[in-house]
Amino acid sequence: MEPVPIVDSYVLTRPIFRDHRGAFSEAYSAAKSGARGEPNRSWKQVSISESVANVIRGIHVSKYGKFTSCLSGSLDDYVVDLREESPSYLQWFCLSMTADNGKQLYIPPGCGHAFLAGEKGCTILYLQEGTFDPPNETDVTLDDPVINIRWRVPEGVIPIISEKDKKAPKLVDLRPHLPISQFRKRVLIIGASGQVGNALTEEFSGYSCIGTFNTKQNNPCLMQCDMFELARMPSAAQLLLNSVLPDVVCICSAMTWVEGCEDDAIRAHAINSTAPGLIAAAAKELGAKVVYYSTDYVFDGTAGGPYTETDKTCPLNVYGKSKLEGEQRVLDAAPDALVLRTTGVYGPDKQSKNFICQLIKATTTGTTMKIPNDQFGCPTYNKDIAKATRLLFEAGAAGLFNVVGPDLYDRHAFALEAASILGLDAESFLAVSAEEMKLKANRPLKAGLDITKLSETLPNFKMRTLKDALADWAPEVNANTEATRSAASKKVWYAAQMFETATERCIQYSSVSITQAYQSADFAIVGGRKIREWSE
Ligand SMILES: Cc1cn([C@H]2C[C@H](O)[C@@H](COP(=O)(O)OP(=O)(O)O[C@H]3O[C@@H](C)C(=O)[C@@H](O)[C@H]3O)O2)c(=O)[nH]c1=O
Repeated sequence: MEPVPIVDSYVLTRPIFRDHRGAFSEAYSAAKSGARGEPNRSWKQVSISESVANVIRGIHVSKYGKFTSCLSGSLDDYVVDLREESPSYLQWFCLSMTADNGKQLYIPPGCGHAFLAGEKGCTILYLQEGTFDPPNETDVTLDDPVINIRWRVPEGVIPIISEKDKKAPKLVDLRPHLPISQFRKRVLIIGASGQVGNALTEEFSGYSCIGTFNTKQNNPCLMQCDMFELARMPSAAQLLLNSVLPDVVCICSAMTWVEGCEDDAIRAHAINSTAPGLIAAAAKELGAKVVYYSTDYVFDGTAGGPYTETDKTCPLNVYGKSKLEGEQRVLDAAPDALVLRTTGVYGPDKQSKNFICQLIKATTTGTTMKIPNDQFGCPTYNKDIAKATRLLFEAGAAGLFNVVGPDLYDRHAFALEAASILGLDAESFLAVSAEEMKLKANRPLKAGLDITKLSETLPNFKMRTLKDALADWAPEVNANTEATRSAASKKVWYAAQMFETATERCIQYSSVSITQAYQSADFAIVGGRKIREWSE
């Protein structure tokens, strides 16, 4: 069962047994549904619908669930969430179905259903949890601006639509209290559970946003997308893009763990270069704009930053090399893409991974944190990256742009400034040289980026200074820190248990340092029991 970004909806692929006589497959089996991860259904009606090429039917909303299978030809099958209480309200998803691919789509009660028959038409089998009930069936117009389904009708073809469907009302006419009424473009955010992806989801709230996650699904509407897998299966990028049909794709998912990249260059290149290149190619085919996020680690720091977009690159480590290659692959596949270089990103982060989150963690747990004082960069507020992205997209900009905060800080000064604004105790910050950090990957010491081009392109927009950005973020940080402090004694005890677990991990995986193990440990073993971090 593949979950889709519509809550309660799912896709199944039924096995098709073929031999010299033809083929056999089960459209549904009560005996196997459990093993397939599918809830047991009691079907009340079985319907067959045949359509010639380029017929569009829908958007039809029933009070019962439906399960579609393609028996001949092909179609783009759509599920649209029209349940006002649903977290995926107004979201839609498209499944490309053929008689051969065995795909099946469950449309939950209250969701809209529509499809476009392919070039040879299609025959569909519907299993329905209820019987046809005209007074309780609702129709919504196929070109509703708020839903904004993207129909892949071949150029020059006028789709065939029933008179009933042509007269269907707009959603806003059925629901005058609709939260939005304007036409919405569609944004696909790859890596929406990360700190940039999350900020993008908020910034693009006037758009129809759909996001992916890899390991942390912090929102039930996110779709799973593993960039490493995607890099190995070139058709996966097309499948993803064809199911979302976006107007713009933001690629913020990346392998950003610089030390880890050094250890696994193949993985780093797959995630940071190959996968973005494939996504950009699939996006270009659909006519969608691509935004790729890169880094100031594409420079070596010897000439000294802040660097401009035209300065010569020379990455010192695997991470920087993989991102530079990613930039090139994206621009080769989609020359009108936006490539945004950034660095030192901080701000609200559900995964609490960024530098400031680490400072907060260190001060609340009393852990000494070594911070280099000879490595310079430009701290960047994630909300500003998101805003710059939207404005650049709306301005029709293309090519390379530096998108960073306006100040140049060394890491230790950055930590001290953040501590003073956020009221953190900076005692646990220990200033060291980058060399003393004894890290595997070389880093540019004097990097940072120049944002003249961004300021000239968006004259009314300003990237915030660290001071202004932290003033914006501080109320949220302080509320969280207060909650953390109020459980302080329990946490100190818990931190000790975490430390023990981390130590064990270090022994188990000798390549992992204690700091890494501690930071990545999201549980502790207490008295033989596994306990989630801070949750008990
Ligand atoms: C849907 C349906 C239609 N009919 C009749 C009514 C009408 O005379 C004729 C054609 O009906 P429609 O034009 O509504 O058929 P169609 O546009 O294909 O309707 C279907 O669209 C897709 C998108 C769905 O999701 C289905 O549930 C169903 O609503 O078939 C039934 O007898 N039973 C049924 O279950």
